Amino acid sequence: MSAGIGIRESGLAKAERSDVGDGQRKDGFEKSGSVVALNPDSRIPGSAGDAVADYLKQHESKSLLRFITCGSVDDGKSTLIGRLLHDTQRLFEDQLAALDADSRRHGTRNGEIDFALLVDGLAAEREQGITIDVAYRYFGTERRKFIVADCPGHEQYTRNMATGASTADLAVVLVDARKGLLTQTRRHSYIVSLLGIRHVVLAVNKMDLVGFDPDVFERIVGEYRELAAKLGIEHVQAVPLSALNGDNLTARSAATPWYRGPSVLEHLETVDVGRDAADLGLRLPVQWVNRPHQDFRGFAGTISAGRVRPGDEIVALPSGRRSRVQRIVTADGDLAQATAGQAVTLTLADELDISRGDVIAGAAQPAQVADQFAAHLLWMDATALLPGRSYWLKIGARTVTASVTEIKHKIDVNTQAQLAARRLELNEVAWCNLGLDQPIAFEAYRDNRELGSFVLIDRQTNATVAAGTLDFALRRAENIHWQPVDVDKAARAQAKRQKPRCVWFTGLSGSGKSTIANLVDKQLHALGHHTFILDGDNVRHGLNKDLGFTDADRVENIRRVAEVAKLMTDAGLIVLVSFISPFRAERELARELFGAGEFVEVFVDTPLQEAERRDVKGLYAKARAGKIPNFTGIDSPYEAPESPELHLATLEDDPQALAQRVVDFLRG
Ligand SMILES: Nc1ncnc2c1ncn2[C@@H]1O[C@H](COP(=O)(O)OS(=O)(=O)O)[C@@H](OP(=O)(O)O)[C@H]1O
Ligand SMILES: Nc1ncnc2c1ncn2[C@@H]1O[C@H](COP(=O)(O)OP(=O)(O)O)[C@@H](O)[C@H]1O
Repeated sequence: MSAGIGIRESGLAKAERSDVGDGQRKDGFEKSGSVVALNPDSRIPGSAGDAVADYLKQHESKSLLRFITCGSVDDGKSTLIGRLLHDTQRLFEDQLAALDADSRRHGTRNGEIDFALLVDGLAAEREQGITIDVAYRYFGTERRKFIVADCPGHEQYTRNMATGASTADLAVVLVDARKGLLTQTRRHSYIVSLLGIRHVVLAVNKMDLVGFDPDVFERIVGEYRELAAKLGIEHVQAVPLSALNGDNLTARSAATPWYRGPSVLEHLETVDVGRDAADLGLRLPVQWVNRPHQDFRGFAGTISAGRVRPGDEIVALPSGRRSRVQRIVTADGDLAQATAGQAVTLTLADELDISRGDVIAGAAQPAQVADQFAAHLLWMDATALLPGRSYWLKIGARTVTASVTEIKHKIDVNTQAQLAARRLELNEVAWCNLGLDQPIAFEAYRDNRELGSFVLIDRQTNATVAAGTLDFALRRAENIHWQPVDVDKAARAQAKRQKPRCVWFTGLSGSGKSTIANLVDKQLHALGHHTFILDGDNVRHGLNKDLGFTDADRVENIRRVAEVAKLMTDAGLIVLVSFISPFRAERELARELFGAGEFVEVFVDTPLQEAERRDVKGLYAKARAGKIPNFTGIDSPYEAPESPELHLATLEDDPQALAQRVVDFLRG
């Protein structure tokens, strides 16, 4: 299955085609309010899958509109959704839950993936352990099918809303006529715009409580239009509403003779949110490579933009290799042409090395390729984002390693004010620079939601910690290439007759890192080895003198030292690194810089109580007296290694014996 809903395998990266607009426009509203009979009781007996298949068949030709509702319960959101569903005979959620694999298969036939994904997408969210509370509801009228994402308005709202909004083309923003625009309205509208939704229905609700006064309505609409203009929301349809009484909800109301626009449902049925994806350059993110036997090699995926015909010249990204399309293969036979939204398998005239996660693009309008970006990020984890820490970045079917290289500013989602920040907390949004370990094919989110959005995944817990949108590529690394050198690491190591290593001592302050590293150094040196010690205290006097002891600074401290240690092993040295290095993630990052067997993690294990008793530098006493903030073990965490190469318990052996164990390990 290629795509999902919301934060599924790649969260925001899943913007499905919602092919609304094509030939679905109507000329008037005279038939408004008429609904498709979808009484669950009247279904033929059989599995839920049969019912869904029937339903989809019946509605195959109709376009689909995905939308989201924003606002709190008080604003009338539940009433609005409840009434819409009631009036259009909703498909009950418990029946959704009953859908089995069978029905999913039905659902994915004929390119109609929507219904199956409802279930599939949510299941995947659960698998990932993300607690996102978004209910997707499905309903239809004679003119159109709808999926509405209902996000409950509690404290995790930003995250929930982003999930729901990521695949939506329209947002219904509810405002209480008595209260006008609230901070919350601004926040929701900001997220709506951030996620590329261009159409808003401003539902000014509870008009009955202000006597259906057109002045109240006009004032609110005027204010909202100002906000929408600032946020770049292009289309706003304002509707005076009483969700409770149904005024202007599914049909226009006699209570607002001064209002000439459509009811909410009429607008939803007819609004054209189409960005004609078929007219753009071809984009086929490759979901899998289909190679059933020697003579067939096809690249399968759902076309996210553009169209393709046999004979078209394509370019595989990021490699940039070109070829021509030979066949467009589908389960129902070969096609003469395929367009955005269709799931196809392409075969090519040449043997190109294309793998899952690559993008096949039209040669005339290829997507860009880059490894550094300016991006918006919504942080969704209780543990803060720290620049420099490495995460998995998942975009489409591609997973790479990435880190935030710089937080430009965070954005107050209530006021849109830009604030300085060195870390990001739960639900915060920021504009950042991102660095990837390899180039990817991408598009700006505003041009292609699928190729322009990503999620970050914690490498240790596998939890999805952020969702983001790519704004543009940073060109800074474009002209920097690896300079090949003739005397390489192996040659240098051989000259020194040793295996280069990075011996990484980690432990609390005063645990004994420096003492043991120093003894190891002396012994190795005496044995004729070429060594060097990198010690936290020393490096912090020079290279890292701009860094303090916040989590963010420690991450950067370790990143730099790991890079320096790497250069030193390239020079053929045995490097002894002695830093507290309190976080597992950064020690892992350091490990990954080195080849197999080169990195030796040494846990200098001294209980806090003992380190504090020794208090070599008197720092613990100061920290306890509140004179040193963020002191490791006191008010800053230390994450002990889980499987270090060496575990030295300093209460059990003296420094000399422990140093000997390290030397033996290295020479063993
Ligand atoms: N707040 C706070 N927390 C911990 N340590 C502190 C702090 N302030 C100063 N110091 C002194 O700095 C030394 C630790 O620096 P590191 O670079 O090893 O720290 S870290 O790896 O970035 O966490 C550490 O040296 P060691 O005792 O040799 O570990 C301390 O002497
Ligand atoms: N078994 C041991 N291993 C290492 N150091 C020990 C041991 N027992 C006592 N110590 C003492 O603990 C102190 C550790 O300080 P230091 O090596 O500077 O620690 P760190 O570099 O981890 O901050 C030294 O004074 C050392 O003599």
